[in-house]
Amino acid sequence: MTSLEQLRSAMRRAGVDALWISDPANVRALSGFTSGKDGKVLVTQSGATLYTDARYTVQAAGESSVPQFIARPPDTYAHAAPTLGGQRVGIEADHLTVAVLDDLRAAWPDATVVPVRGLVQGLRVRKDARELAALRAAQAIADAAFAQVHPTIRAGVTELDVALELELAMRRAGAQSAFEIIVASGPNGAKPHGVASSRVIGEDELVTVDMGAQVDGYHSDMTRTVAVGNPSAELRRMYRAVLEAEEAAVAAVRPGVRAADLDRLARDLLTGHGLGEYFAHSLGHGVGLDIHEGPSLRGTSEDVLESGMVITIEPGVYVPDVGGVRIEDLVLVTDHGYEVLSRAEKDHL
Ligand SMILES: CSCC[C@H](N)C(=O)N[C@@H](C)C(=O)N[C@@H](C)C(=O)O
Repeated sequence: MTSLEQLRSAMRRAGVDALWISDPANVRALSGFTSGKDGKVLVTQSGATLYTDARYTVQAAGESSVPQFIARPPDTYAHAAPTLGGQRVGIEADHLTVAVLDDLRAAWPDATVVPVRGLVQGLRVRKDARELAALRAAQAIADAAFAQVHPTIRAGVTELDVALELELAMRRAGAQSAFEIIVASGPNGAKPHGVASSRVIGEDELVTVDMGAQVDGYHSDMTRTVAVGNPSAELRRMYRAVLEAEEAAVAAVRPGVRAADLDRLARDLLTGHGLGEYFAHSLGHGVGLDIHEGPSLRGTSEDVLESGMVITIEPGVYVPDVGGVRIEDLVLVTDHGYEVLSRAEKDHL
């Protein structure tokens, strides 16, 4: 659980006395309440309250590490108002609508409500032992599901067949899918987020499978590109280039490395193979209660890797009308380097 004391220090640095937390993952991180989308947390310098409604009275009492107040807006806001008089109250700019901001300002006329960014997210980037256990468990379930389904990825089955079998295997192992499984075959591989369709996988194609499991709210994330039959020389060349970029970037992971430099390393390698223009996204991202969280491994990122971060390394190339390749590992930044958490085999073309 993210420490309230650490958050209060971050709040003071940001110049706010209180923080109204509406990002579902942050609500969960701070309170332990697993239905974060239907909860809010108010943190002041002396206390914290979980606000949720009567559907969750029993659940919240069982899960929350902070006191609960059961109500819906505007009663929620009215309950908080006396505590907030004369205070600067931060709201999470990335997770609050303009309409709710208006409502809060109207409900708290004696407070100054100011947008802030990333205060709780900043505390979530390094994972503790409990979080790491959940992430490892999620990845192990995804690895096992992939190992089971990999042999069934062949010409004649649909992308949806593959996605369904993967989801079933993860569900049977006690996990939910972390996101809508991506199975992109043949020319569909040119769509980085081509979710599984009714397309029938053909002979001599590449199939990109991007999947993850969710355990105790923590996500895993892994991509493998699978060869069916004997893909063309062009597809093999793309595959080998992406694998080279992926392995080089993973090998460079250690504390102190700038995330932007890792992105550059992978991008330069792909550019050397004439494929840089087809690498259509960032090298990776942090993973935890959100599938995409800090640190960001994009070229413009200011983030620097620290031990305890869990990140993806996932270069890809996407060539319209031809197809695509993405290879993604889930990687823990350790004190002196890295540990690859995703164990599923990679095809060697
Ligand atoms: C719909 S969640 C899919 C997760 C997937 N493994 C993934 O992270 N794909 C990346 C290509 C991605 O979306 N990267 C983001 C961070 C980006 O580059 O903006």
